Amino acid sequence: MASHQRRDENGRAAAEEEDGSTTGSIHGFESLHRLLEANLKPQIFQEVSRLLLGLNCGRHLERVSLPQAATSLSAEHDFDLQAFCFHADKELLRQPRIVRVGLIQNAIGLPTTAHFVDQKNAIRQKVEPMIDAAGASGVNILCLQEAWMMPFCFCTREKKWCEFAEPFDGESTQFLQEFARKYNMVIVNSILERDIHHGETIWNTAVVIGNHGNIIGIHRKNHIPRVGDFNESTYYMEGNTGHPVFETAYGKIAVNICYGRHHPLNWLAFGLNGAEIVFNPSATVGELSEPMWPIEARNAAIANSYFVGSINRVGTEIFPNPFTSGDGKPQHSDFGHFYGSSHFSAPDASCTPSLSRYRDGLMVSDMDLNLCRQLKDKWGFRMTARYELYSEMLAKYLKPDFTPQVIVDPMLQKRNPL
Ligand SMILES: NC(=O)NCCC(=O)O
Repeated sequence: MASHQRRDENGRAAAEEEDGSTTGSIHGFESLHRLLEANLKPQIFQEVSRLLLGLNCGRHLERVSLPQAATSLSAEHDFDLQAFCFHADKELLRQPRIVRVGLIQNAIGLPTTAHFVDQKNAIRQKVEPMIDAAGASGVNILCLQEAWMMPFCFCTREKKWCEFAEPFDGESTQFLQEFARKYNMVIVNSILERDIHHGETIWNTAVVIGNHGNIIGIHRKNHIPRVGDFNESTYYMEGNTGHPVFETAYGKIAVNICYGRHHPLNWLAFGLNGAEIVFNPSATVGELSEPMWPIEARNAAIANSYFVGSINRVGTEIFPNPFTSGDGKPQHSDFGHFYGSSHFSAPDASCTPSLSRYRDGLMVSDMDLNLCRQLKDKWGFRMTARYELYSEMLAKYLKPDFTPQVIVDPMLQKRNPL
């Protein structure tokens, strides 16, 4: 597990293990963007960036410089810090609605064998300077990664990890409420929730804390993975909170927790309820989902005319007892590498580069929320959506006597189905 950072003059950085191999880097680089930047001629890199990241209002996304208080924290605590700005066109009748939004990704702080209290404290200690950097940068809305206060133990199926579940207004919410008050910041707290009023039922929940430190509301994860080692249904139930949008001091936000990002209707429902920014706090590993990661969020942002903030944890978490997941793989003790790569996507198909693939990080972005309506007016996806067609289709599909609408070529020699 021991690793240390190495950087050369090109910003090339690698988490170098004792044996000289790297963990989570892309040939020694923190992200694909940094690899391309260091290896392509500037002109070619510009063009590649245009194709990979799109353009915002016809221009490359601008980097924004942050106050020294934030950059010093990032140097002192060794977390990746990046900041960008999404513009919208000037309007004659509306003022710009610019909000500054932050995403935090982090590795756990201690091995999973440490006492649970020490594990929680160690994570809090890592995250605190990143929240302070967000505060120093004037971030208005901040979102942390899925179940940030615990190791992602759901691979193990061992019930002892349920001890990490906490009431929606429990320890981690109280911890973040202080920061919300201090920095006048809305904070999305993604936790494993223990519902003490309903028989200790466990949920995977996002608590939305208002900028006065108040709890605005909660949302519980709708879709639970049953893929690979993500044995999460052993621990918590399918959410019962629908698709709430939280109207905050800084805009209308929603939270589509992790695996929910594979479900376009989940994204749609948050959009229909009027979300302007949807956060996707996640925990996912390279082998399983990395090719999907930059596509799904970006597609959701485009299709629903809102901003998306995608967050993934970093590092490899090794558990004391090996486990299997019924997929024929030999027993193992970890999920694989959580690849970080947190980033923002915008309704105009532009997106930021990603944070590091292996280091903690804070991604900051200014966004003019006017862009949401401008894209609705430009592309008309909402107006042309023909929801009535799909509502009829879904109503039919849900009936037990549903048969798929398939018109068979009469020339086909149909064999009996198996
Ligand atoms: N936490 C979670 O839902 N992970 C599932 C894996 C994935 O969606 O990539």
